[in-house]
Amino acid sequence: MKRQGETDEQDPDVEFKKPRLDEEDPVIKDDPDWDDMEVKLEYNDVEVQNGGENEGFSDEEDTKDGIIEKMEDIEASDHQEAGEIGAAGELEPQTDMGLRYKVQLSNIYKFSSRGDVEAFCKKNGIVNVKVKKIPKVDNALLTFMSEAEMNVALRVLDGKIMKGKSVSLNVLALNVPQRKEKPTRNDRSESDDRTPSERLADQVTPLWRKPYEEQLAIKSTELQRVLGRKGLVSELYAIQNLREDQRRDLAWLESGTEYTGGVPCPFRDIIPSPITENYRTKCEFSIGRDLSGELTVGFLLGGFRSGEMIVMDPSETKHVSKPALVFARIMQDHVRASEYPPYDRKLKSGVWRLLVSKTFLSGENMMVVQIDPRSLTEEQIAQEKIALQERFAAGAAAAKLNLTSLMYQEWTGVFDGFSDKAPLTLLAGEPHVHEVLCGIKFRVSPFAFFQINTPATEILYGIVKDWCGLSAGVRDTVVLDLCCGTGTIGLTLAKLARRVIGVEMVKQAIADAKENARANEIWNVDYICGKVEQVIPQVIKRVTREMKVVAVLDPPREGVHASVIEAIRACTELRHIVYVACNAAAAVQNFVALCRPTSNKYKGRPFKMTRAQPIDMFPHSKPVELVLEFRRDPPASAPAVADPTAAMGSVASVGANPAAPEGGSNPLAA
Ligand SMILES: C[S@@+](CC[C@H](N)C(=O)[O-])C[C@H]1O[C@@H](n2cnc3c(N)ncnc32)[C@H](O)[C@@H]1O
Repeated sequence: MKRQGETDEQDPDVEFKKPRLDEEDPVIKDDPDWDDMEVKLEYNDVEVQNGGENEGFSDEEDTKDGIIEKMEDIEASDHQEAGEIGAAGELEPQTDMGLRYKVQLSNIYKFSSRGDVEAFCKKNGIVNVKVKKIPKVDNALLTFMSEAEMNVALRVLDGKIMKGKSVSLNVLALNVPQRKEKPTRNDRSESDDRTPSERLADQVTPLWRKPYEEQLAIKSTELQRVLGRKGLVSELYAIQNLREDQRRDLAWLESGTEYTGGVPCPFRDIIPSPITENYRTKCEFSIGRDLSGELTVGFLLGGFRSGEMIVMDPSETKHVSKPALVFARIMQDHVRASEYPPYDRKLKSGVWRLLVSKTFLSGENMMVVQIDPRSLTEEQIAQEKIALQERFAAGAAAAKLNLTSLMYQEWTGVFDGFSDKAPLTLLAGEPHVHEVLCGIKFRVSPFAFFQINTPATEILYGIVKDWCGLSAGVRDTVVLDLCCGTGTIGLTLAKLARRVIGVEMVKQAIADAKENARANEIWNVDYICGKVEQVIPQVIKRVTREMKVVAVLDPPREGVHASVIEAIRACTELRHIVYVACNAAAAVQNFVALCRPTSNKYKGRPFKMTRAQPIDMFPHSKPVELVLEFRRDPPASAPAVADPTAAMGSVASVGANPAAPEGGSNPLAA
């Protein structure tokens, strides 16, 4: 089934026939259902959702009414990239200096409580929100601390089903000051002597004023806080009513005294990004007017108490790639020459909305122009498409850049970013671009997630490979690439693994992953389109117990839903996880859920965190990638296994072994 906006021409959903299904491979049980798994899982998905528990949303009505989130309804953009520059130029959810953003959530069941609305938001990954709900009315007021958080909610929640009703969102107020008398940092005042470029830089790259070494130290200290005594450790100790044996399961936390910053496992020095300037491979540029009223393609300068919408030239920012700056300028020339106005986010009128750029070190570049077509005739739109083609082709040629793909999107929704809810039309070139990572060429679709700093990603994947315990010539490990996106992590590991099984809920990304496997002639991989929490028990059943299994979990920045961790905990055969977190603070509840003592909800033995490695992917900005390794003992009754890394020895030996070798396949064997 195609998702909205997919046509054969735009995105040929290449059917990947595994050229060599390893029928004799003992890793994967010879199961005729395996090839049909994608189809079966979609069917199962329906069954699970109708009959199963809906964690985080206590009311039973969703399931009674048969409310089903079909796979094709799941937004690609549910996986907001870490540090993504949205249309507003935001880099991460951060409070916008005392400002508030208010949104009305409409068409909800009028007897819903505030708790119901909060649970609905939480279930969809929206946690930093204040909810007001008046009894017996069919709407609620959502207040966000930052525009970035509001934008994510607009994108994720709009049209979702709550208690049998499709909710809608409407922005009520932007930039509302928390206290009227308190001026914001960006208000035009005598006291703010920053240049406009500095204001923008403070917003999109808040660490830019500090030397890079200092930025790294700040990030490292913050991660130690998140994992250490004021974060993960204290959250685990705070769990109430534990039995004596459960308390013993937390004994490894004591080793926090032996490692850096109170982190209860080896915490390595942060690895700097190999490039610190112009590194971003993806940007979303707004279109509007700058402080002098000039039409500009750049980043929205937030934080004006008056609610002004100012778009700033991005050319002095440190992180935007040079090709992206050139293409933004080409778009700006087009808009300045156009007779049509830019889109006004407050009035919700006008034409030019957004330019999305994907610019890769491979030299391939994709541009998506987003417009609001409502004020244009069919004929005017047709003319504009031709004019855009000509403008971009000439501009790219003059700058000696490849314009691999030029796309066009008509969007009338409330969300002021790049939405995958409207189709794309190919104006010129190919429907995909490619990037080379660790020697493998990856196809990237417009909506698919791809890491935004290629050289730093290669370092990250090297760590993941080492920590998975993979080494040349052995090939005894099955890698579960959970939240695999376009398959990048698993495919870079495949030649060292017995088999790679990728799980991802976005269909277009799975199509990319399959095509990436085929194009790179990597055959020991399988891809399953589904939610990890629903797929994982079936996947595990197909992996024989005698083999080593490692799961790489690389979720969106807020981590995975609690049900994913529940499912992982319940799979007793899975005892080794390499978790890639792009926002450890936001994902800390996942770490707590992995490590907390066994409970009715979290079955199976708890994991222990065994090492931590930060890598900077976002110079000048606050996010940082963190690779964490988790391991656990086999269940008491489990038979001996062939996997030497799974035999963890005593609980105490995990945390209490500061001499554990780093980088080897078994840090616990020493
Ligand atoms: C940070 S991206 C990582 C993608 C990939 N590992 C990479 O490095 O390019 C997170 C991915 O998780 C997917 N995702 C989020 N929640 C999921 C779930 N419950 N089940 C399956 N995939 C999920 C998103 O669609 C997204 O592609």
